[in-house]
Amino acid sequence: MRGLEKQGPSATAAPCGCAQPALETGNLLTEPIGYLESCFSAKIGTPRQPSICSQSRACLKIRKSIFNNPEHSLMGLEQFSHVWILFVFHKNGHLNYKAKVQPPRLNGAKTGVFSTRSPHRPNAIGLTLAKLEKVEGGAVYLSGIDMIHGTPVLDIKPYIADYDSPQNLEPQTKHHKLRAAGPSDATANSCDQQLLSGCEKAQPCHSTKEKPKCREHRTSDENSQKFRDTSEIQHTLPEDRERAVDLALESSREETMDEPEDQLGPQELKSFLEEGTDRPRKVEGALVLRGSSAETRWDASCHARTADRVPCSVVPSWVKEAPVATLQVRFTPHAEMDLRKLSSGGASQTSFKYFHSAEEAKCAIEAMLSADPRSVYRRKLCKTFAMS
Ligand SMILES: C[S@@+](CC[C@H](N)C(=O)[O-])C[C@H]1O[C@@H](n2cnc3c(N)ncnc32)[C@H](O)[C@@H]1O
Repeated sequence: MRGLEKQGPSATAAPCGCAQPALETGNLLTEPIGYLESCFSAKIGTPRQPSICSQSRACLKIRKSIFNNPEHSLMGLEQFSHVWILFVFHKNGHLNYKAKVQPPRLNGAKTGVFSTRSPHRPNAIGLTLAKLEKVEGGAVYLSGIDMIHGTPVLDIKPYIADYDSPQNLEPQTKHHKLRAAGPSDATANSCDQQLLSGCEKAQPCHSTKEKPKCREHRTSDENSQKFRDTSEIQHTLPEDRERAVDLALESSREETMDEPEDQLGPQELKSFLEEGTDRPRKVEGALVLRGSSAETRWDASCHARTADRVPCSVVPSWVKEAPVATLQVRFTPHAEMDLRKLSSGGASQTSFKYFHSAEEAKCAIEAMLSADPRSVYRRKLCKTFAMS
């Protein structure tokens, strides 16, 4: 966390005067992981966003020049329902961009390029949230895409509503009160449903009170019983008992685990996402798939404002139930004193640049440390750690 940093990174020379390696200066020489085989052959007629046409299909084969065994790189991806695709607008030309653009929806009015999804931008990088139909060997099959045939794809990342949707940032916004100032609730609560293809009719979000009670939206009372169940499970992990951060404030695990309410396999779930069958109406949170050998828990993130609360995206169980304990954070008197000093901000003193107050800094530190930022190596090496 760059709380006190004075300057941004230098874009030119290293301290020794040598030219910095390209990555350090952000000059990335990209190599496409594959070229999209898309149902659209030309820019004209291609949807402007993936949500417009869920039937638009494409296939991406990972190139052998990237990975000898492309299928290895896709291992586990099939457990996600949606993926981000980062790609190059290769049919635009690098120099073809302006600071202000006229997005079709503004009907002729201009706005800054970075406030739009214009394909004409400095680095010609596109970002599409696509539905993952299947993974087969070294290839992924997608639907709900807005890229033309031959589009160079730079990367694939799984869509994880907990990370990728503002509604899911509650542990920080609600409990740690990090957002001292920011956009109004109405803006912050824009429906991520609208981002997702294959989900029907997004409902307007009126207020947080009207949100359906998905796991993230339950009240703390409603969550507490579930939390007790979860924490019991957590405490059976041997490492849990040994972890402590020497910085104060007790932080409890906010995440809860829903009871299984139905049993669906990935394919059933995917077809549900596609077709909206009746069955998953019973499902609001976690779904359990019982395989022949092991049990896999599927979690259906339900952030949609749809009346029947359909789940919109699916992630594997490890995303929400990672076997990593939340740490307790305690601030030592010394750390408290340092925070006070920094917040007093006298002219000669170092003060916060990115935090508004000591309380906010404390919340940020607590949030960051309670999530256990250590590498796996360090976690195993030292069971406890202290910061002052
Ligand atoms: C408005 S952009 C949005 C793309 C992406 N969802 C985003 O937000 O970055 C989508 C349009 O880009 C154009 N397009 C798609 N693939 C392209 C490519 N490889 N090169 C240039 N233009 C492309 C098509 O006209 C399509 O309608």
